[in-house]
Amino acid sequence: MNRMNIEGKVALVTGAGHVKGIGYAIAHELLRKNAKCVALLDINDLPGHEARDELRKQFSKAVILYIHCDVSSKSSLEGAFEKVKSHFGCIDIVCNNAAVPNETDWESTVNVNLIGTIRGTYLALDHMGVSRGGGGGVVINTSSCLGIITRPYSPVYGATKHGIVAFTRSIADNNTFKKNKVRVSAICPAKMDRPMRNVGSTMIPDFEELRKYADSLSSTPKSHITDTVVKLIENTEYNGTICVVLPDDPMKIIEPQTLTLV
Ligand SMILES: NC(=O)C1=CN([C@@H]2O[C@H](COP(=O)(O)OP(=O)(O)OC[C@H]3O[C@@H](n4cnc5c(N)ncnc54)[C@H](O)[C@@H]3O)[C@@H](O)[C@H]2O)C=CC1
Ligand SMILES: CCCCC/C=C\C=C\C(=O)C/C=C\C/C=C\CCCC(=O)O
Repeated sequence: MNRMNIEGKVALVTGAGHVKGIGYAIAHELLRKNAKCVALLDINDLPGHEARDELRKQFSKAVILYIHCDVSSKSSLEGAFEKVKSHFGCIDIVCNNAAVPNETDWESTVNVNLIGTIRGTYLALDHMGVSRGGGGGVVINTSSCLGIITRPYSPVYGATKHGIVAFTRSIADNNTFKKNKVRVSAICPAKMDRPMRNVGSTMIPDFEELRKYADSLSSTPKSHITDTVVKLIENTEYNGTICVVLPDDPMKIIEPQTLTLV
């Protein structure tokens, strides 16, 4: 197997501004694998600064930045990529992880989850693509098991997560990405040991029903997610790979649907 070494690499992780979140866990794991520089992007600055300070305490040799960034804003996301590039000189790994589960203000859910991930992936190509002076790299997009199956409680959230899976598969197959030596894959976590932030009835009308359903499910440990992310980054054979992360199976690869078009 050809390997990409995480040691010495520069990474950018969106939605990483909370010590209990998945983005933070990914950033932590990249630092544990000796990434040289990690930028945490988020809109919530106070917990974001706490997350940065906690990582600085644990990984004193690495350079760790917190950057205020709204992934649903073109200028904000472009500015954050520029900042990381000018500060660290290059970008090698991009994790598009920020999301909201808001079925009430559903347009914001599309803007953050789907448009933010698509823009983050294209910006990764601009900054890492070999035809654009970059050194190649890897993009990991966070979808969800709701990007594979559907449930009635979360139609827009689920649509954005299905969109991330479709976009990730298609773009990985695209010659622009292949020629630029940028790989892109997605993780689809099942229910985690901790719900997303601020999730509740103001965001999800059928929240009590969802809660009952969620309570009936086992939780997936965060270490499953970080192990899978590391494998997708390190093993260069993974491209366009969609992995569901389940409590009893951390890396269940989902093959695309087949349908012969005539
Ligand atoms: N917690 C769970 O059960 C599961 C979560 N996921 C996915 O994992 C990812 C991380 O979720 P969690 O860590 O669990 O939740 P979280 O709510 O702690 O993390 C999301 C982060 O994104 C940030 N964010 C929200 N809007 C933003 C914006 N416009 N720009 C920049 N940052 C923004 C939030 O401030 C937060 O820090 C999300 O993509 C989520 O959809 C997938 C499956 C299960
Ligand atoms: C609007 C969508 C559901 C939002 C619930 C919060 C986080 C869920 C993130 C997912 O990606 C969904 C994962 C599994 C679906 C099953 C149950 C939802 C878990 C709800 C909870 O833990 O509070």
